[in-house]
Amino acid sequence: MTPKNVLRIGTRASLLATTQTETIAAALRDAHGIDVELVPVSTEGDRSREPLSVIGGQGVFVAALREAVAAGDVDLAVHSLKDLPTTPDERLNLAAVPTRADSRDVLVARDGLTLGELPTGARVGTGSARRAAQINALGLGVEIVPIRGNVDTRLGKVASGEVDAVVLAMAGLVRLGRADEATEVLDPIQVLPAPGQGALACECRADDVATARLLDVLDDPDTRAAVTAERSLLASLEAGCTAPVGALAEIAWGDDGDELWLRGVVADPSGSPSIRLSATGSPREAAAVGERLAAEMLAEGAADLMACPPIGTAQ
Ligand SMILES: NCc1[nH]cc(CCC(=O)O)c1CC(=O)O
Repeated sequence: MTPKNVLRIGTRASLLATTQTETIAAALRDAHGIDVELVPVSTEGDRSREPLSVIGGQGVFVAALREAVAAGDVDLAVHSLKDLPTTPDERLNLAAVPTRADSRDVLVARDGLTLGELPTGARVGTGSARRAAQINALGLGVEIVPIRGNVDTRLGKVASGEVDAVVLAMAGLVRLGRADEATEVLDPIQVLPAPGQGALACECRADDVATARLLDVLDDPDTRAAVTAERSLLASLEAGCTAPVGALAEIAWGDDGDELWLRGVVADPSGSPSIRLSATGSPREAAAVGERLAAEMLAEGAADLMACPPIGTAQ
């Protein structure tokens, strides 16, 4: 295959998307001394203000980008990994999963407040059933208010007083240079992030070996193992239950080499106790660890937890 003159990267047009895509573009220029150009692709998720559950769920953010890669309009796309559906797309190759940013959720509240300091009845904005259910499970008496929009819009609702706080991904704030606005980092012991949160995904066409080779230097094996376990847990749970899922895998050094520790939660928006379990295994068998944990969670009753009300399906 002939080397490309200019590598074209498809990106959503939002500030968060272009910022993270520009990071990948810079890394590719540095690593290979090639020209890289960003190509904005508009997605239904960006255009519509409807709840995500109405327009087709979280996948609406990536569908148009994936089509642009498959059609050859761009060479690759950079996605937030947590927005990628678990169903494989045979036309595409997840050629690089770069080193993950902070995977945790954060609270951004008025007056520097933490969750525990919010008064009873405080309005906490989130469009994510996973975040809503886990915060409700803490029994703080706060009111979850469904909101959506990009990070800037959501932060603006705190500044304007429309809500007392919002819950966001730390990684998004870091990428936008606004991490100092977080008033509390939520411990995964209380709020597990979305599977894949904080990680990026670089996808090229399955038959485009040249681009896959360029992307190879960006791949981080520990991040890939972690998100493989989280997404395998999610995929197995999705087959058996409809309640929102949180997951976090971490790689640590154990006595026998490195070990993958996967935590998962299936939260019930209707208020039943959530199911929270963990499993460990080799990072080389990350997918199997996720499948095993899913089977245990389903056996504990995850399948009986209720689907989320139409608050949305944002992760
Ligand atoms: N839900 C939308 C979304 N998709 C990716 C991120 C940024 C964090 C990441 O890359 O995981 C966000 C914002 C958020 O959840 O606050």
